Amino acid sequence: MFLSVDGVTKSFPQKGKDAYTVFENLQFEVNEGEFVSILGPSGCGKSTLLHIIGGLDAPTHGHARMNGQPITEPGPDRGFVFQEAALMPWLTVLENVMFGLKSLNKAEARQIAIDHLKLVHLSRFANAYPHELSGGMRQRVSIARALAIDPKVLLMDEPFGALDEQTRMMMHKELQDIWMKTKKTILFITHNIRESILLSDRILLMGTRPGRIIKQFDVRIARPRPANHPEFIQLEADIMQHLEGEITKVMKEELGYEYSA
Ligand SMILES: Nc1ncnc2c1ncn2[C@@H]1O[C@H](COP(=O)(O)OP(=O)(O)OP(=O)(O)O)[C@@H](O)[C@H]1O
Repeated sequence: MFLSVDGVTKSFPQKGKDAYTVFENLQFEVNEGEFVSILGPSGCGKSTLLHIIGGLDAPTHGHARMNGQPITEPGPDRGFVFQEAALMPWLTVLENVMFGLKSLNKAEARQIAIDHLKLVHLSRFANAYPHELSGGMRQRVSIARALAIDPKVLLMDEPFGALDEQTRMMMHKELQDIWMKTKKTILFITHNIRESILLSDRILLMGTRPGRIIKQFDVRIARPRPANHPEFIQLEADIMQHLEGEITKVMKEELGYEYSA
């Protein structure tokens, strides 16, 4: 067992009301080297779950575990990539990647950062500042920064959600190459069905109100995966069918009597 989520429930207290339970009794495992996506409608608790695994938030019940040990705080065994690259604007690209390597001597940290900039094809921009880069390039820097600390697992929270369609497609290819080269375990949050099929070995589909895993899909299509592959199209339709019910539930709750399907 590498990474596991073991009976995890998360509730948030609400003023004057019962606590709001985002998800209940989540149970799943991620194997070493696996690329797993968590796919689900808005508000089902994907980010909250990733924060618990990252040690940024605590579960109400249950535990997330790395190699059997409960996760209680952030640690260098887990690297994060968020939707916004969150680079430090006053540091160069190289300095941003070196930032998490302060425990090493400078020459060593520099070499590791350069190697990771090469991995994301940005070594030419080592001395540039974040504002000189495109959105896709900034996200590549944040992937390099997360990988440079050599985490056991990379936690990615809708990392391409803010990018335009062309850049997003480029990033899919880039991430696939990185995953094949590094064989890192990746847990990837998305609400994009196509993205999850393109990238993952396995997709965990989350439902909502309260959040739970409603189905798992193994993706056995050989990589790189053409979106017009018959199995791809079939899987997309299957996932959509399962997701539709969940989306309807959210719409009914949010729009109330104004909702008509
Ligand atoms: N700190 C908090 N306090 C209270 N409620 C919270 C808190 N954090 C999240 N929530 C609620 O928990 C639910 C799940 O939020 P979360 O951001 O994890 O969902 P998500 O599936 O990642 O959504 P999206 O796809 O829109 O990013 C939401 O209803 C949100 O309002």
